[in-house]
Amino acid sequence: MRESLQFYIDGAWVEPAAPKRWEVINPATEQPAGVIALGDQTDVDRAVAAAKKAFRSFSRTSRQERIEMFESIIAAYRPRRKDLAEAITDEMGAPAEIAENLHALIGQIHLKTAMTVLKDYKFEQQRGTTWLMHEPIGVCALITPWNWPINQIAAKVSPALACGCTMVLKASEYSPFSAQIWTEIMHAAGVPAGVFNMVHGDGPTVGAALSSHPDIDMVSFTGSTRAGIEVARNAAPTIKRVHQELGGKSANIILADADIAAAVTAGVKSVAHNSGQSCNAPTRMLVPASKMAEAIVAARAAAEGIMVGDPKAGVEVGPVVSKVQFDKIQGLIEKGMAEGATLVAGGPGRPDGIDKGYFVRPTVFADVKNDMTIAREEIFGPVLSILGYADIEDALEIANDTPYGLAGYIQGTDPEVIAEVASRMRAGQIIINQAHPDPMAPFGGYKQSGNGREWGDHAFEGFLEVKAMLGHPPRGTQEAVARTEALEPAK
Ligand SMILES: NC(=O)c1ccc[n+]([C@@H]2O[C@H](COP(=O)([O-])OP(=O)(O)OC[C@H]3O[C@@H](n4cnc5c(N)ncnc54)[C@H](O)[C@@H]3O)[C@@H](O)[C@H]2O)c1
Repeated sequence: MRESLQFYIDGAWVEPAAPKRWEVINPATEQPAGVIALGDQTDVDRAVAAAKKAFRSFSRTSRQERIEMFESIIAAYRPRRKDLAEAITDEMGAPAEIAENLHALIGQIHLKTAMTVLKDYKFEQQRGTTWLMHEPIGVCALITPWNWPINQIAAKVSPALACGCTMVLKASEYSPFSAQIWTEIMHAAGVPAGVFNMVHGDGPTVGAALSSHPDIDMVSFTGSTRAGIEVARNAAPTIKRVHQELGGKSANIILADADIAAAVTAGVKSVAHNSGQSCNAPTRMLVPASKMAEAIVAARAAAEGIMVGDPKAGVEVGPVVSKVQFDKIQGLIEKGMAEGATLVAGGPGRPDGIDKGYFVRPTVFADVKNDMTIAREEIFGPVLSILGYADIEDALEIANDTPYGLAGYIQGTDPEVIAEVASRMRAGQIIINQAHPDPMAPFGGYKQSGNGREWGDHAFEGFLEVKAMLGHPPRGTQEAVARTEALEPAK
């Protein structure tokens, strides 16, 4: 049994103010994975006070000091990758190999990316007689979900530290053990006391206390649209900056000139990956109506070929995170059948031969209409909807007919057509022909998928305020002016 019964505040592990506990269930076994303490307002006040105090000095550290801090964090992170992976498998069910080589690896990539960006980031800029300074925004609340637990923690903590902010992390109560190890890494790396703090808790208590706290300057939230709205509401009276990474229902347009079977197979696997628990999963596959029959054959073969099972037994897909998610997904699969979509693979219940754990059958529906529930709601399970389109105008109409706008996918061969389609999809990231992830590419949504961007240099913008100084640069900045001008390209 894992235990995480203390919080990390002001550089030390401390007891919670009140004895409140939460049992974390291993979704593959339905048995307890461990127990954590749940915090309350008093714990939040204490953590925020520590972060506020530390901000005074940390916000004034030099670029070089912060680069050295990143070097220490990365050195402390590497030997803990396996521990992180094991915790992630126990708490949210990711297959062991994926937990280590994707989930845990991505954390290291975000750290390295932030350090690389930090080396050359222009925090200061002279424009005419005005001097612009990009300063750390202040004390940040970082609220993260369970689906890519370390990715989301790293994608927030790394740029926040690089920009000179201090912070309080509240990870999901469903994935607290990876957050505990992350915190141990911060401590081992010697991150100064109060700069990084961690309090476990649930959304309505600790999440709400952070979102409404008068001494928090900015909230970076990743999670459901429902909770994202709550966070923004709670933050409004104190005019906090709120950065939201929310849900998605991304379209995957398979153009007529694509290799249909290959594109469909890749699309099915992509939706099932991480048990369908990725906000940017390509869950609405759009195929030319004339190719629907061909797509169905390929999709059925791909879905039925996916190995689902014990995440420690070399499978491709493990369980979904919790009974609540399992039941929600089952309900949506039933709904798809009731609303008249064609069930091509999978369906309700667990995969054959599995009688416990929150395992879902990789499910594909074809002949889906865009007004059906399964095409509109984020299912967050391995469930794909295939929709037919008449022509490219129709495909774009369907793709953009969603309240979300996180990602869009295109498969095809004609670069002109791809460019046209990509420019007309209303989404923050367009992935063409299964391009590899790019840690420098901004990640974030249009419309109800959120605001702001994470990853790479764009992530810094969320953690900075801009100050304009009009007139000659004040004393002490002259050297910085010369340095910045030296970096400008020759005119
Ligand atoms: N756009 C993205 O980058 C992205 C990435 C991953 C997940 N997601 C979304 O996250 C959702 C799944 O994650 P989840 O179920 O953990 O989401 P969730 O919204 O239930 O929880 C996310 C986090 O918010 C906290 N929380 C819940 N209610 C809160 C409240 N009222 N105030 C403050 N905090 C609160 C939770 O404790 C958790 O830490 C999906 O909808 C998915 O699309 C989005």
